[in-house]
Amino acid sequence: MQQAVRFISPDAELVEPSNFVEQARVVQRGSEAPPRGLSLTIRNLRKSFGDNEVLRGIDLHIPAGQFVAIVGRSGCGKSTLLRLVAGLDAATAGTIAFGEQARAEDIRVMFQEPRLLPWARVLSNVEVGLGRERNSPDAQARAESALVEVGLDDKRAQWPAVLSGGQKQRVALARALVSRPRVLAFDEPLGALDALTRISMQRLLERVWHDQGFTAILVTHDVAEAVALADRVLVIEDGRIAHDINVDIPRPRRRGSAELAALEGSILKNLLQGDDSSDL
Ligand SMILES: Nc1ncnc2c1ncn2[C@@H]1O[C@H](COP(=O)(O)OP(=O)(O)OP(=O)(O)O)[C@@H](O)[C@H]1O
Repeated sequence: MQQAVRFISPDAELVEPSNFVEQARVVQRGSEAPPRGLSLTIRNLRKSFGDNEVLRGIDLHIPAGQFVAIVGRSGCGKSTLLRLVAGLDAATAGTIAFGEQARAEDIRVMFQEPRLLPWARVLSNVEVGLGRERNSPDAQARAESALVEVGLDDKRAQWPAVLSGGQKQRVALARALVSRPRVLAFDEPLGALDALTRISMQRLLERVWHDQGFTAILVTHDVAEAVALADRVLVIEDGRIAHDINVDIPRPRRRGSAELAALEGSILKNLLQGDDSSDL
């Protein structure tokens, strides 16, 4: 298994910690059309809560459009890392830089709870994701098209309360997609779904990522999910990236295949080393 590699971006300037999303600087690329996803470079990122040093120096480069999964024991700092990347929290030290200027709408997060507004119909809930562009003339058309993308166009006039858990998460996904983000961070988005709905949502995530080309960062407890979806799996241990694993298995990937199972098994073995519990 490949050990963590320290990546230093060749194409990004770094910014001081605080509000990374706003402060990311423009970096000129070549003359070719840039990919839709944003690349991301993290250097020596640290985060403490009081005496609790959760992240102890994360170094990472994510190329534009890559699908990265982050796994690790419960409490190892996966969500903390995601929140820092999304600009929802400030680092104690270190830097995060996007490869190009990032607007607030370019970075979106989808959480385990759909967080829908109960008093707004499905279409209005999706429009919320447009942020500052919510009042633009094409807002409704964009929200409708995001609902088509997640297969829920027939629910546009429904209230959230009448939707199933899986349907609510589809609305949350449409809300995240409607601004055409360039980085989409998923914090255990399928954790509360039953097994079958989870698999169909995994396929949906993979399809929209493939179609739209955003950079995807998925925090998950489910190693099978990580290897099924990601180009690369990062294992966090003791506040650092302990393993950086390339998932070199062609897509579409067959759930339950021997290759996926073997990779899953080796990551799980690593995670459980020296511990009988399975509180991943
Ligand atoms: N706002 C906060 N204030 C204080 N401590 C926090 C805060 N957020 C996270 N922590 C602590 O940071 C550590 C990492 O939490 P985090 O939620 O990032 O872990 P995680 O790997 O995502 O866990 P899980 O897999 O259980 O969701 C934990 O010890 C947690 O208690």
